[in-house]
Amino acid sequence: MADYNLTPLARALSQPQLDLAEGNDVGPPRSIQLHPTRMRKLSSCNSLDLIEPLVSPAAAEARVLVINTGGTIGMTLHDNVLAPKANAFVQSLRKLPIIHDELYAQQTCLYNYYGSDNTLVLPLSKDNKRIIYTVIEYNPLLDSSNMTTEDWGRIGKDIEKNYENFDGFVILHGTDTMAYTASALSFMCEHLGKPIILTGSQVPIYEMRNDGRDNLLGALLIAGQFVIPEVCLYFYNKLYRGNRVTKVDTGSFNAFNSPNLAPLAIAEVDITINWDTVWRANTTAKFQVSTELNRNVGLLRLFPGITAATVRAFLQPPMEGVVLETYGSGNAPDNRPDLLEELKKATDSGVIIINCTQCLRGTVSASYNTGKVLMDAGLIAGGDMTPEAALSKLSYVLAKKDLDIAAKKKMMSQNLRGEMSADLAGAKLNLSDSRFIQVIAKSLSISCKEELEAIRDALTPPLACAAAKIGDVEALEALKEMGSNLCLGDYDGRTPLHIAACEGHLNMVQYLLINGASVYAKDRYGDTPLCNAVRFRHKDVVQLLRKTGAHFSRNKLEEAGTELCSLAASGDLEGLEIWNVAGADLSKPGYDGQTAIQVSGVIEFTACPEAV
Ligand SMILES: NC(=O)C[C@H](N)C(=O)O
Repeated sequence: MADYNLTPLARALSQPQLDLAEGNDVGPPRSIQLHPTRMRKLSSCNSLDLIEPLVSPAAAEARVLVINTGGTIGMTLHDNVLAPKANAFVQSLRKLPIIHDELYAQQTCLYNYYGSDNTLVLPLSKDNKRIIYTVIEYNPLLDSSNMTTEDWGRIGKDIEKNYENFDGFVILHGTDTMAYTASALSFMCEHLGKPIILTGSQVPIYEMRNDGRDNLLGALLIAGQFVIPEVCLYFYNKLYRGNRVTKVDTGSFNAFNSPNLAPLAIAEVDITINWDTVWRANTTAKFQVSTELNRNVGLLRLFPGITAATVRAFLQPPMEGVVLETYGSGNAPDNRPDLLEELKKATDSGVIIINCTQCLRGTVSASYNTGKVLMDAGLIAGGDMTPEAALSKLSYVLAKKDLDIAAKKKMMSQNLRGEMSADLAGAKLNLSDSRFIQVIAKSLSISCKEELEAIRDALTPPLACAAAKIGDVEALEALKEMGSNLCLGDYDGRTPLHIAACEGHLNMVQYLLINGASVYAKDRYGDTPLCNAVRFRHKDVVQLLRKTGAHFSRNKLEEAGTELCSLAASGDLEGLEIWNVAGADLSKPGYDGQTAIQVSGVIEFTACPEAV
């Protein structure tokens, strides 16, 4: 590992600790880097014999917050029925070596450092990552049949509160209404940049044969290792977009299906992310959770012989939004003027009605007269949305107080979070349409689609980084049109956003942020674009990244004290200011307990308002 990434404190600490380790004959590979902050805490751990270096580089640690809301995964049998068991989950995880590495926790004083027994750590992953996860348990734990919109709000708020302290989030949840919660959270979480993964199980984790362990492990590994800016659902080795799933099986471990969208990832021998499908961030706004939901919404399933009185009763005030589950490609009887009149009366009076199909797979279209009559009655086509997604989208959109009814209807017909497929017209260019790829393919005699894609995927990240280096937005635009994913990193995990941040190309940074780049991407040294912009002192870039929600990790913030003291000691006001704008706390003490302000002595420095 190149050591340019080490802070002075880390450098100072690493050598003696390596020696100590060698003396104890548990010598780590020469390339290891100590976790400086944790090492400091070790001295207060009162167990000198436990002081050993962490056998992984600091860059390879990720933190995940697990919110346990209930569900079968943590249930036990009482009187022959399953019900959630409080305060038992973490204890049981601690005894499972595939879920918790107790030795590592002891060696690194994990409980002491995080100040909680609820922080556990996975064994080292195949990619050399340590995923440290903290579990919070709701009281009461719920069977998901008891979930309400208030519970969704609580989950959303807890994520919002903890957003900056974790790289990803796992929500343990019952399977019965998991598709509803996943859909709702996908809309409530605005400008999301980190993974939120719901999972649970069909059999309690306490039983000998269960699916809970694998589901939890898979969800943690993905949440800790990949910047997938989506609310997802992980079950039976597959990661799905949360607003695309539906529960399809009560008795199988393979309980969920995403009928209209391929999985975002598959966990087999390797975890393979389908980056072409993953939602691309398109914003420079900060993450926030909107917990306002309108509960005057409902699902109405058509069936042959349904009476107009039933439909009328269902559409009465206070009903404001309805998902009508229709036949086939969005059809309803066109020989029932009584029914159609009730629907028309409701839409005329401002009820928003979304047309979704009862079929598991496919989309609504106006290809039959029986479908067109619903459009004429004022229904909005729900495309290939699941009823769960359509219902929660309605609930979210109807709660937007600053929008009028026309704007709400427009929003309902738009794709907000990947919940519906875009019109195929205007879809991205085919790979073979790209002149660049054609020339390369020809000279290499390649014609099959898979090979072309492999070439594109190998070549375009470094090309995009090269374009970012020289600020060539047009070149990036051309790469994007070729179907390239601008959030992918090169061989060192450095993304175009890292490079543009180093170079201080503000326009380029702006372009990348609205075209899929993630402010949370880490390169192989653990650096984010924010770290790079700070290092090369591009204040405007730092400000834009901060506005988009970029922040230092907890470790970086802890280490910042020493860096700040050294800037203060050399009277480097510009350096201090950039750290301040980036969110560092100038009153954070360095390794010797002094703060930058104390070190500076004569230097007057007032906290910059942008840093708040
Ligand atoms: N498998 C499960 O989790 C089902 C349970 N009834 C729940 O939804 O909480």
